[in-house]
Amino acid sequence: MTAGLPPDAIGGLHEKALAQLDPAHRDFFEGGAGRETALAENVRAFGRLALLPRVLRGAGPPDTTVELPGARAATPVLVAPTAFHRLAHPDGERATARAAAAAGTVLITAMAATTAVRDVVAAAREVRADASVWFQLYLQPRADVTDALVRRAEEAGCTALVVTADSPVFGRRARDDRNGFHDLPPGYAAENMRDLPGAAPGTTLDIAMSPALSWDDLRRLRERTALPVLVKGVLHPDDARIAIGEGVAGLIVSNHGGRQLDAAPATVEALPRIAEAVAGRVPVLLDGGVRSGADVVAALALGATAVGVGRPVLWGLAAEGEAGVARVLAELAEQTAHVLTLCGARDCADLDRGQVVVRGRWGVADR
Ligand SMILES: Cc1cc2nc3c(=O)[nH]c(=O)nc-3n(C[C@H](O)[C@H](O)[C@H](O)COP(=O)(O)O)c2cc1C
Ligand SMILES: CCCCC(=O)C(=O)O
Repeated sequence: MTAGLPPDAIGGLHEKALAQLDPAHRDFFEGGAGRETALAENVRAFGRLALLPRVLRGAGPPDTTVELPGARAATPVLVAPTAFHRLAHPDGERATARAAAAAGTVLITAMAATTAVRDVVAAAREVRADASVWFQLYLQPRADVTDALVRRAEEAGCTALVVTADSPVFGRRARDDRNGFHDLPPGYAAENMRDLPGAAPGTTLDIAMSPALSWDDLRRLRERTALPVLVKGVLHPDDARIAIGEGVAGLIVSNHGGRQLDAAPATVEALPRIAEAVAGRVPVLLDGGVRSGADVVAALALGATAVGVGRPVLWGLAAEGEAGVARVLAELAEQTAHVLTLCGARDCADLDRGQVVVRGRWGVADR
């Protein structure tokens, strides 16, 4: 069930979450597209990496803060946007927001959240007045719908927008097909989608995905908001270059947790080429398969400024609500600081690509 996970705090919460969740919701949270190859590879690819520590550098305890567009985070571990938190726990996104704020990190709240963005930001700001919440957006084919969503995110106090670009169409997920899980159950709604242009008062619009969207739509968005815009779901270095030309504030290397293109590579394998293409011009973030501090540090060494975690947060939420999310974030933050110390790093940027090696392929044969 939890094969491959060590018996640590996060592993324990995973097990507890699996036991507690309704089976169809568990499959929605856990599952991926197609044969779930990308889903498994995200985790396995980290397992293939080893870290080469530097010694006697007099680094002292590491400073783990990171500067990001519209945010300063106490740890390089952010909460990736995931849909439908109220299916994991009745407190839903409010609980996640409170835990992320308490951890001093960024919550990227999903357009498909079961709590409206203004309530998510308010929950975070109750805990910490300067909490940073970013809004994840699927550009809508109707520009007036996109505009209304952006105004909501701005008015709520979000400090950046994250445009998910890896979903020209919804991924095909066998588990959801088997369970007939294609909609929220009665009593739950994608609250951000309520009362938008084209929807009858009080009703919610479906989130549309469209393969007709292009960089023109992204440019249009940028012209209509002062918020920094990050693009999520970039895997090709040429797209990273285009995105920078379009003035994005950051990139998120992601394969949507293996839920979209199953043939996509593991994100940590895509990262070095993206980092090379970006060459430090904007922050590069990564999500997919991050399960430990060593994974975080490997991603940082390969060029990421920070990482996002999706499923581990949902495990914490499903198992223990706000306290569970707090435990997951604290565990990852502590592990990250510990591994940075063991690697002799002063801070999250004090690492280089040469400190990451591929197990079994490094050593005598390579010298
Ligand atoms: C249940 C679930 C729902 C998700 N919903 C969204 C979403 O609404 N928007 C989005 O951009 N990404 C979504 N993602 C993808 C995550 O943002 C992130 O890319 C992925 O979960 C990272 O991989 P990890 O779960 O291995 O940490 C979702 C992922 C999961 C597992
Ligand atoms: C329209 C809901 C989007 C959820 C999502 O992105 C996912 O399940 O991966």
